[in-house]
Amino acid sequence: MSDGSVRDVVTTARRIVVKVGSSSLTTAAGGIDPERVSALVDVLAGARARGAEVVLVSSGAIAAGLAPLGLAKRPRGLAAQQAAASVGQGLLVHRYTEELARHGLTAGQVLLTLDDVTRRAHHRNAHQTFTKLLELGVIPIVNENDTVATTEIRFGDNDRLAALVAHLVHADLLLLLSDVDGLYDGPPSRPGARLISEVRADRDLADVVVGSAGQAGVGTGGMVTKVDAAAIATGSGIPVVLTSAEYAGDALAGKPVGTLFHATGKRRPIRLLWLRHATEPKGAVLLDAGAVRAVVERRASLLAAGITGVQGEFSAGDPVDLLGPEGEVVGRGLVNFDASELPALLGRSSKELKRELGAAYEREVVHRDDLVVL
Ligand SMILES: Nc1ncnc2c1ncn2[C@@H]1O[C@H](COP(=O)(O)OP(=O)(O)O)[C@@H](O)[C@H]1O
Ligand SMILES: N[C@@H](CCC(=O)OP(=O)(O)O)C(=O)O
Repeated sequence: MSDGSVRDVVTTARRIVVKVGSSSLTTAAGGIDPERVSALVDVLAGARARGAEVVLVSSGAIAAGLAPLGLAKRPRGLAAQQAAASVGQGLLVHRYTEELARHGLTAGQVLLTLDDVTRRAHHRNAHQTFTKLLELGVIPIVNENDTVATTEIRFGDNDRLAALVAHLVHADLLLLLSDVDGLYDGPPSRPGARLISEVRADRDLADVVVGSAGQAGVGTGGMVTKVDAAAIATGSGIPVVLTSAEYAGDALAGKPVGTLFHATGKRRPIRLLWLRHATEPKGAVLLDAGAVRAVVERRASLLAAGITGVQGEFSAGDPVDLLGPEGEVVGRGLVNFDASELPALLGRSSKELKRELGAAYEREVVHRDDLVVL
């Protein structure tokens, strides 16, 4: 610890989401390390004893399922990963249940899919579930529902899931625990890599080399998804501490360990957070200068009249990039038409489209509520 100061944003947090990665829960030989789970649970119980509510997002289902299935390492194929998660998730939650019981605490399992946190009706439902669990004094143990998630509807990493859960439960703090004690200015295996203790704005990350997963081979996203998760949470008003599971106790005591990402924005719709930080565009639409002004300055919906071209093979509902006249990305939105429908509509007014093709074609190409300016 460089100084004796305490982080107030941590010590005053009433509701905390903690995310722990597979690499912090497994032994070198593979499988869940009961001692690590036990040590983590002690820290969570300590936070609870101080009056904080805690939600744990825990990875490790796939890692826990490897040994019982006789697998030496994380399988590549989706079906095998789903099978390993199916076997491992029960074992993992069993461990947490036993460990929490030592402290007189109760675990509740919550398995989420992408839709549960990004679609409005599902989102309300998930919010209600968490609220009830916390009211009952339960510690929710969250993971992605790996056994039913397909590549298209998968988060794939629990870092961003944890950020969305933090938003969903209106958390005051997100603690990301990994096998590395914070964000470094480059991969920590690189000689001379330096720990970054605070991140206040994007510019603090300008020179940081953010790499993929570490040595252990069980983690998925590496630092990239952690930095993304921090951006999702902080951009929505939730500060983030990133450190190793070993320092979890110090981190929750407010000691200046790891990296603190300060909150930068205020709460915003979860769908838009997802759109901005976690979608892969399926294509693009090209805007004329007037449409760029309308979308960027007036925050208006994008109409067919201002579109000059279409790229890619997207379907209605997919995320697409909005490109300005020079090909620069000005925004991203959920498109209301298939790529194949659009060419016939381009440059034409909504009135004209309604008259010729019917009322269904009067709709915006991207509605302002489904659009983020980048
Ligand atoms: N700039 C960086 N700072 C810190 N760690 C980094 C950086 N770039 C890459 N990494 C790697 O990211 C790894 C953590 O990611 P991962 O293995 O996915 O963890 P987890 O299982 O906790 O989610 C670290 O072990 C580290 O090797
Ligand atoms: N849902 C998967 C974990 C995915 C994941 O994000 O893993 P990690 O990078 O270790 O946090 C599992 O439980 O195995």
